[in-house]
Amino acid sequence: MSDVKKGLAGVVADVTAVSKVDPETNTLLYRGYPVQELAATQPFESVAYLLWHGELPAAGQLDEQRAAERAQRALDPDVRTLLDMLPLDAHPMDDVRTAVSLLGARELAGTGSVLDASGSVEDNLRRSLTLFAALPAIVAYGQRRRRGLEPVPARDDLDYAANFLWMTFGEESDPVVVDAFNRSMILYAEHSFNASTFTARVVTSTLSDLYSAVVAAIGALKGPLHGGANEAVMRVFDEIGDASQVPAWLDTALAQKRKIMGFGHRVYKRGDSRVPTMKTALDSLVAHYDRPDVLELYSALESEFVARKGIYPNLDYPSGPAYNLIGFDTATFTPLFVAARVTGWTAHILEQAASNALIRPMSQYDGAAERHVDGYVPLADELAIAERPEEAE
Ligand SMILES: CC(=O)SCCNC(=O)CCNC(=O)[C@H](O)C(C)(C)COP(=O)(O)OP(=O)(O)OC[C@H]1O[C@@H](n2cnc3c(N)ncnc32)[C@H](O)[C@@H]1OP(=O)(O)O
Ligand SMILES: O=C([O-])CC(=O)C(=O)O
Repeated sequence: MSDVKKGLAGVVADVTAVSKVDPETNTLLYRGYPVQELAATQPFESVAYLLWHGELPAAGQLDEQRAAERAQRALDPDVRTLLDMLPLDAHPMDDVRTAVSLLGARELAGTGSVLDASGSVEDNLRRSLTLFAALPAIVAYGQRRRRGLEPVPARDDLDYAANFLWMTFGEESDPVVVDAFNRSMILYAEHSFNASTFTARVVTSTLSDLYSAVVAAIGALKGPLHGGANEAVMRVFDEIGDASQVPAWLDTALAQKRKIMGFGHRVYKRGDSRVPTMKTALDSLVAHYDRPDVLELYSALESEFVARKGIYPNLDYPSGPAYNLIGFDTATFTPLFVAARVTGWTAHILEQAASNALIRPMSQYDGAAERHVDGYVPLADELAIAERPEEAE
């Protein structure tokens, strides 16, 4: 009898104190706090602190972290040079992955042996903050570069979310927009053992370094079954066009056995705990930009798909159109997810390193039965024999 758990579905791989996803009560707690409360009351910086340190920051602690973050916000000139070498039609997730790799190679230069790669808790907290601070400039420049624009210098008088929007658009955003964006960053920050976080933990479990773990996690997040779904949702919206087209579009998509992006979840089967909060943020953006058509399409696809399949939206469903309304290019959506999730990834990297066991599951073999090389003829010889049949006799 096979006890294979395809996709590790239902497997409890370790304990974690970072977050609790409970599909029964439809709740998500970060270090014990409901994510909805955090999204309604906190700047993203405080949530990052909470994820790393286990507690919300006292005033002095937040000031200290803010100062360190603001000091590292500027687009690094080496990173800019590297990004400028990438093709304009490279995917922005590849920009982000490449930039993080450069930051890691530079910071870890001189560590020498692989035995010194993993670093101390202090090293890794410092590296986590560096990535948290550096990513907005990288993501913002990615979008600007593709639009033929110069980078916008960071502002150190703005909170994380407001500065991120400033660096992307070169103008101060309305408080409604900043608030919706801040909420999205908090909702995206952490979600237990999702595929990208687990990837980061696997890399960390080999005693590799934090940057390598984050680069690997970015690769895992890019896929449309995971973080890439926020981009994919927008492409679906563009494909459908408007609410009246939903039934016909869905008929065709389901007949073709397409996965409908932004719906379904490995853990939540009756709806994603984060969707109502992000939907409220989307509603505020729809009102701000006066785009009721977006909501009509959103609601039409949701109600039609839920009625037909009983599969509910996940966080990427409201986030995609929300980022579109704010003005982000569709391919920039998943890099925004990276900027948020780097907090959760690094909290898990710290946790994994503090209580490590090499992650190495078993597999059940179903390949060829044992055989031996004595009858093997290399392909080139086979071709030569086929061309000279008389010699084959
Ligand atoms: C932030 C995040 O990463 S959230 C996830 C973002 N990803 C997406 O939105 C992509 C679309 N969704 C999906 O592909 C899936 O729902 C996943 C990958 C997220 C979860 O998948 P799993 O837990 O492995 O469920 P699984 O794929 O086995 O689905 C169970 C059944 O529902 C169907 N199903 C699940 N999601 C969808 C969907 N979005 N569209 C159509 N059918 C779906 C599957 O085809 C499967 O049907 P079957 O039993 O007839 O084969
Ligand atoms: O938990 C998951 O599998 C995917 C997800 O929603 C996330 O990473 O935010």
